Amino acid sequence: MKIGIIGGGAVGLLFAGYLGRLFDVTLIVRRESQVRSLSENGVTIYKEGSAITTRVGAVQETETQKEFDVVIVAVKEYDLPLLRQGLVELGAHVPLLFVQNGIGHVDWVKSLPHRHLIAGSVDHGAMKENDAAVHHLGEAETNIALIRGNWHVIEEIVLKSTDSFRFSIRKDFEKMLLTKLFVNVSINPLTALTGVTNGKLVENPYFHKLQKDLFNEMLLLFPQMKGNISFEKVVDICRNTYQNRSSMLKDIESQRRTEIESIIGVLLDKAQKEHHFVPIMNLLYKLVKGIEREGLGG
Ligand SMILES: NC(=O)C1=CN([C@@H]2O[C@H](COP(=O)(O)OP(=O)(O)OC[C@H]3O[C@@H](n4cnc5c(N)ncnc54)[C@H](OP(=O)(O)O)[C@@H]3O)[C@@H](O)[C@H]2O)C=CC1
Ligand SMILES: CC(C)(CO)C(=O)C(=O)O
Repeated sequence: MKIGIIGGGAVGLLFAGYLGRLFDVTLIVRRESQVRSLSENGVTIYKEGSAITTRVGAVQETETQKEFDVVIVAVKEYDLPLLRQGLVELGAHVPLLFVQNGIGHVDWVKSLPHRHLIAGSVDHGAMKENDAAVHHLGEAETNIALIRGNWHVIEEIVLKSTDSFRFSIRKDFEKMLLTKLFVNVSINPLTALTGVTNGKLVENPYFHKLQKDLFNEMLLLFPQMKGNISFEKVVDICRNTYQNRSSMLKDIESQRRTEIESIIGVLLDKAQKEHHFVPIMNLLYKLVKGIEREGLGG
C-alpha cells in the first residue's frame, strides 16, 4: 500500500515513522531542506528513552508524481485552502484522510471532489524535535470515521495497525470530531496561555476548575453530547499525554499562528447565534488572539 503524507510536522512525522514500518510511505513537504534531512536521516521517533528510525520517501509538494492508495493530510487547518489544487491533481479517486483538530475544516473538506473522504481524530501527543525527528508523548490511538465513500480503501491500515499505533473505526464522524473538540477546548488554550504541559492541567486545582467550567460551556453548546463524552475522558487524555505540550502551546512558543479559530472561534459564532453565555471561551479566545497578534509567545 502506497501512502502519501502531506506535512512533515509533529503529526506527519509521527504517522510516517509508524506507518513507514508497514507500508510504502512518502512524506510530501514544502521545504527542500526537509526533503534532504528526511532522505539522509529517515524519521526518528523518540519514545520513553528509546529511538527508532524508519526509512521513508520524501518529496517537495511541487514534485509529487507518485500514485498513492491513500493520502493523509497533516497540515494545520489554516493551511488547508492552499492545498486544494494539489489534492485535486492527485485525482478524485485517491482517498484522503484529514487529521486536523477542531471542526472549522469540515465544510471545506466536503467541498473537495474526492470520492472517499475520511476524518481522523488523533489522541496521541506528538512533539517535533527537528525536520526528521519527533517525540511520541503518550500512547493513545487514532480514531477514524468516513465522511463519505467506503471503508475498503483504508481497511488495510486499520487491520495492520499495531498496539503502539492503533487505528479505531468510528461510525459517526461528527460525533467523533465533537468528542475531540471537547478535549481540545479543555486543553489547548489553557496550556497555550499558562505554558504548562497537559498533565499539569489536572494536577493544578485552579487550572483543573477552569477545565471543568470550559467543559460545561461545551455542553451548553452541544447538549446532544451529554451521554457521549464525560469529563473523565479529558482527564484521561491529560494523564496519557502528561508530558506533552499541546499543539497550541507549541504554536504560541514558536510565535506561529494557532488553530484557535477552528477550535474556539467557530464555537463563539455558534454561541452568539444561539444566545448562549460562554464567558470563559470568550476570554481564552481573546487572550490567545491577542498574544498571537503581538507575537508574545517566544
Ligand atoms: N501535535 C499534536 O500533538 C497533535 C496535532 N493534531 C492536529 O494535527 C494537525 C497538524 O499538527 P502538527 O503536526 O502539530 O502541526 P505542525 O505545525 O507541527 O506541522 C504542520 C506541517 O505542515 C507543513 N505544511 C504546511 N503547509 C504545507 C504544504 N502546502 N505542503 C506541505 N507541507 C505543508 C508545515 O511545513 P513547514 O515545517 O515547512 O512549516 C509543517 O511541517 C493540526 O491540525 C493539529 O490540530 C492533532 C492531535 C495531536
Ligand atoms: C491530544 C492533544 C491535546 C495532545 O496534546 C492535542 O490534540 C493537541 O495537542 O492538539
